[in-house]
Amino acid sequence: MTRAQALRYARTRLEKAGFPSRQAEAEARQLLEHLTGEHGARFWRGAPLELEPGQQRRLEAALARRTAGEPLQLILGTAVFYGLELEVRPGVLVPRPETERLVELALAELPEDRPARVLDVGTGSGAIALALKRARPALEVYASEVSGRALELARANARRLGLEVTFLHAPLTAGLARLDLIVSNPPYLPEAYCDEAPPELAWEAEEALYAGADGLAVARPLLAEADAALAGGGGLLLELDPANVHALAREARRAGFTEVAVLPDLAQRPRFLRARR
Ligand SMILES: C[S@@+](CC[C@H](N)C(=O)[O-])C[C@H]1O[C@@H](n2cnc3c(N)ncnc32)[C@H](O)[C@@H]1O
Repeated sequence: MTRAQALRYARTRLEKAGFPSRQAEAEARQLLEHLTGEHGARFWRGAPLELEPGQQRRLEAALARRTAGEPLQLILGTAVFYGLELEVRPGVLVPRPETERLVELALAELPEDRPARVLDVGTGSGAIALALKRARPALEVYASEVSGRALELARANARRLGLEVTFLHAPLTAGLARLDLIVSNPPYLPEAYCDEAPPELAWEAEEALYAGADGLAVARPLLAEADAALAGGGGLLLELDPANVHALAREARRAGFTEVAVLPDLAQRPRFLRARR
């Protein structure tokens, strides 16, 4: 099979499995570039132009995984987040594009004229912490996580990218104090969603997604700890579910946080909670 035939074959397999044409074309290309290790124009010039038998077998296996609903990033082993290429592994949340907005909001909160201390709670692959450190090297960045598997991956990503973040195997604020900003994309889905979740979520660890009956079983204790962990005037930024973000905003106001606001995601759904101590 030539590379051109392989591309047509992969695209058709994905289309038949229900992927829209443009997505099928883009993903077929990404899979083939990944298998051959050659990208863009080099893919078409690469010799031999025939796929090797081993590459064809690997293409079949990758297509079987993708048409069964496995996220493309887990098949490729990498995801791009805020311009960083991160390794991803099964059992650790694949960073989502909507969380890039959380990074932008965090950067807008952080002072540029002095070093600041920031904590990413539930760092997963390290996505948010590493994006912040890359964008502002002077930041003192901490990241907490309860999953050993996630922490191992986050540390590997930091090493590969040469970024210095202090990772803590501990829950929530890990006993830190005098923080200028706490940022977090915690597990926030109400448990009832589990039954109607889109198929790609089946590949994610449940403890990275679900948080009790109202989805606030991690965010609520984090709000309580944030009071002691933040410096005066420090900020809290959370990504939440449109179904529970307003409820936590009310709790934040009652707990004495100021400037409490609910901000939309790119699809204009209420998604982020911003508050100040
Ligand atoms: C939705 S994932 C977010 C991962 C990553 N921050 C991202 O945005 O891609 C939530 C993460 O929080 C971790 N987690 C769950 N409960 C936690 C807790 N009490 N303290 C710290 N991390 C927690 C999970 O293991 C998971 O990695």
